[in-house]
Amino acid sequence: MTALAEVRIGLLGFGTVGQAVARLLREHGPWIEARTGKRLVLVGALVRNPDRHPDAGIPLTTRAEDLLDHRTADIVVEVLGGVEPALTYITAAMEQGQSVVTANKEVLAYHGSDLAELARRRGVALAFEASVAGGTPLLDPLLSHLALTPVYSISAVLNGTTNFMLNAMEEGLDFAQALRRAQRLGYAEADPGADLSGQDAVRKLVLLVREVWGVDVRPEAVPVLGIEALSPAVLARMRRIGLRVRLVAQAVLDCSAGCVQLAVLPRAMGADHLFASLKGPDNAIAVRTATGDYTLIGPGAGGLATAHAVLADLVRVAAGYRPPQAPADAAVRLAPDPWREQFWVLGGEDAPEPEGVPWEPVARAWHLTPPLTVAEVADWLSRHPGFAAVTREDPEEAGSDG
Ligand SMILES: NC(=O)C1=CN([C@@H]2O[C@H](COP(=O)(O)OP(=O)(O)OC[C@H]3O[C@@H](n4cnc5c(N)ncnc54)[C@H](OP(=O)(O)O)[C@@H]3O)[C@@H](O)[C@H]2O)C=CC1
Ligand SMILES: N[C@@H](CC=O)C(=O)O
Repeated sequence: MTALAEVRIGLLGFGTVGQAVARLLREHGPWIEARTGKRLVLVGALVRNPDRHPDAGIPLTTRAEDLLDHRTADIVVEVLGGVEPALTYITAAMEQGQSVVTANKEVLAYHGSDLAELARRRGVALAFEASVAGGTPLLDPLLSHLALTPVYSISAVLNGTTNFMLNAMEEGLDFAQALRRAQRLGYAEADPGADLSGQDAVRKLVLLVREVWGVDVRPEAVPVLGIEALSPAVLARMRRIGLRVRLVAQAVLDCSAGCVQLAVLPRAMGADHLFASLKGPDNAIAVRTATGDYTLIGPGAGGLATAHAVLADLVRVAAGYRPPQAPADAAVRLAPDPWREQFWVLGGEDAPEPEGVPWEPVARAWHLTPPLTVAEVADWLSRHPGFAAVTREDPEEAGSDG
């Protein structure tokens, strides 16, 4: 009988995702060993406060150096969140020869290029399947397979919390209740403002764009409108004319100009649109390539689903896998002109006409703007509480509720 190869893993973080990684290995260890020939052993986890985890079942430490040591752990899993100290720890691990698996899109959005370069120089792996779309196997099929021919556009729902909340608000929960439930289920970021404002989706989009086209974009450069202004009343008005709202991240390549346009916006779409049918915290990505259109769909948040993506990276990295490098010489750049679109501006059931708005009224309390930048719309919304702005996913099908 072949001896199992033992792989020692140091967990940085023992929250929603860290605990779920431990649970997967505890409950499915024999299955994983039988399929992979690897015994994945958790040697310990870094936390701030060990007293909060009396039943951890693995050694806990508050000293990162206990795990950032290749004599202790072969692979480090970073599931702390945030930029620091995650950046320092990932860097230290790779500097002294440990491979890293992370779910942290924030640190990757800001420092992904430098970290990938460090991994390449040190001959270790930096794997991050769980950082985009949680448990959905998205990066591997996109980067190892679909992006082997030119990618022309990406349209995606990349945040589980907001998708869950939009569904929950349609089912009768108010905004605060829907958010609390998403937090309780482990979908939201430690600071849920990043989910609601669209920043979390921006970070994931920035990551995708770097990996697919080699363009390094600062998250601040991406036009974004979140879901903060959406209420059950606004969503109910949409539903009455057969529309649902999703927070959609888009990257569109303008081949003739060599530019890519990016935006994250709430978009209204017919109930038969694939994104409209996404349940709970599900995510989806639609990719247009030189060989056709492809769609991937699956759970975008949640401990176990995300831990599954971490596990997939662990098994591959333990077998010597190195994720594909982003293209080195970007042939495309970020479009210099800001994204402009027509927006629908609308209030809830009893919202008055928005005063002093020169835009064309579409129906009672609905107004269609001329093409505007996201900054212009955000500025208008900040001065008109109670109103929301959405764009159309498929503008030619615009409806009216009289
Ligand atoms: N939750 C999800 O569905 C998904 C999350 N992610 C990403 O995974 C990462 C982890 O998320 P999640 O598990 O939800 O986060 P949690 O907030 O639930 O857990 C964070 C863990 O990290 C520990 N921690 C945080 N900061 C420090 C620090 N400075 N020193 C030591 N320990 C620290 C916390 O310790 P303590 O327990 O003592 O508080 C906690 O155990 C994030 O990057 C997130 O964006 C990605 C996809 C999906
Ligand atoms: N807060 C994130 C977690 C996964 O990335 C989300 O809701 O998508």
